[in-house]
Amino acid sequence: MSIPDIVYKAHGTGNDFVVYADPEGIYEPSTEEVVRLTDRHRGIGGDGLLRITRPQFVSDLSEGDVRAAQADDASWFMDYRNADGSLAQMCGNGTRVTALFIRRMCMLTGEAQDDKPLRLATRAGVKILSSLGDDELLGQDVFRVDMGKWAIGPVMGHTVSIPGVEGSARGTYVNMGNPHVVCLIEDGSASYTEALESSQATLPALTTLDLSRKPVVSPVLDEGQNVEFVRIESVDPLTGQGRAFMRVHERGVGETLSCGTGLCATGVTLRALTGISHWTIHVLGGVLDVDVDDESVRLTGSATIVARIELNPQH
Ligand SMILES: N[C@@H](CCC[C@H](N)C(=O)O)C(=O)O
Repeated sequence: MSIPDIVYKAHGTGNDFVVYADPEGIYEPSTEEVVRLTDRHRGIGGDGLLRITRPQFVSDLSEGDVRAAQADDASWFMDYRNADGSLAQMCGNGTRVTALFIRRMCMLTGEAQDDKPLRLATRAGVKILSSLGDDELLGQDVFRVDMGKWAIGPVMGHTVSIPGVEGSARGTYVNMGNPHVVCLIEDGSASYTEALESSQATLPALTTLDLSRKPVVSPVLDEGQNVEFVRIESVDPLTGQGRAFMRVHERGVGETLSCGTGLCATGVTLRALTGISHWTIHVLGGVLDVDVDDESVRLTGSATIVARIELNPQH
C-alpha cells in the first residue's frame, strides 16, 4: 500500500477529493489505489485524489519541470489524479483545497507561515493562491487562484452530442492546462440570440440534461476532454458582470458537482461570445466567481476539509 494511514476527505464546491500529505515523497499512489479509495461504495469516495507533495517527488515531472517550479518559489506540488486513476494536468477546485490543506497542516506542525500568496506547482505550471477568508455569497475559506494563461480554439469549432440524448450543440475548445469543450445551450438573458443561434443547440434544457453518459465530441480530441454545458442567466452591461449556470461531464470521472478549470473555460468562452469578463457561475455544488482578461483567468471559491480518516490496514 503506497498510501499513508491517515488521509482526508475534502471538497471545493462539491468537487470532492481524497487528500493526503506526502512531504517526504514516499506515497505515490498506483492507479488501482486511486480507483479503490475514490470508489463511492467500497472506498472513501471522491471525484479524484490529491497527493500534496514536493515537486522533486513527482515521478512524471522532468528535471527541467522540477527546476522551473523550484526557481518559481513553489515548494509544494498538487499531484492530482481523476477517480479512474488517470493523471490530469490541472484541477482548479483542487488548488483551493490544497491551499487550505497546506495552511491547516502548517498550523498543526507549527511550520512558519506568512501571509504571502501560496505559489503552488502543478503539472500545468505554478498557480498563485490568495486567501480571502469567508464570504457571504461564496462561502467559507474562500481562495482566489490565478490560473494563468488560457488558450481558445475556433469558437463553436466542435459538435457535441450525448449517447441516448436527442440533439447536439456546437462547442468551443479551451485549454486551461487541461482540455475543455464548452457548449452554450440556453440564453436566459435573451441578449445573445446570435451566439445561441450559432451554437445550434438542440439538446434538452440544462436542468433536465442527462449527463450520465460521456459526451461525444467531433472532431475528436486525442487527449479526451471535459465538457461544459452552459446557460447565460443574466448580464449587466453597465457593471460588465454576468451570471451563468453550468453543468459538467469530467474526463476520467463523469458528471461532477463543480469543475474549477471548467468554470474558467466557461468564463473564457462566454467572454469570447459576449465581451463580458466577470462572471458569477452557479454549478450544482455551489457558486464561484470567474474573472477573465487577456493574460489570465482568476477563479474564486470556497474550500472545505470534511474529515480526517484512519485507513484500515486491511483495506
Ligand atoms: N475537477 C477539476 C478538473 C479535474 C481534471 C479533469 N477531470 C481532467 O481530466 O482534465 C477542476 O476543478 O478543475
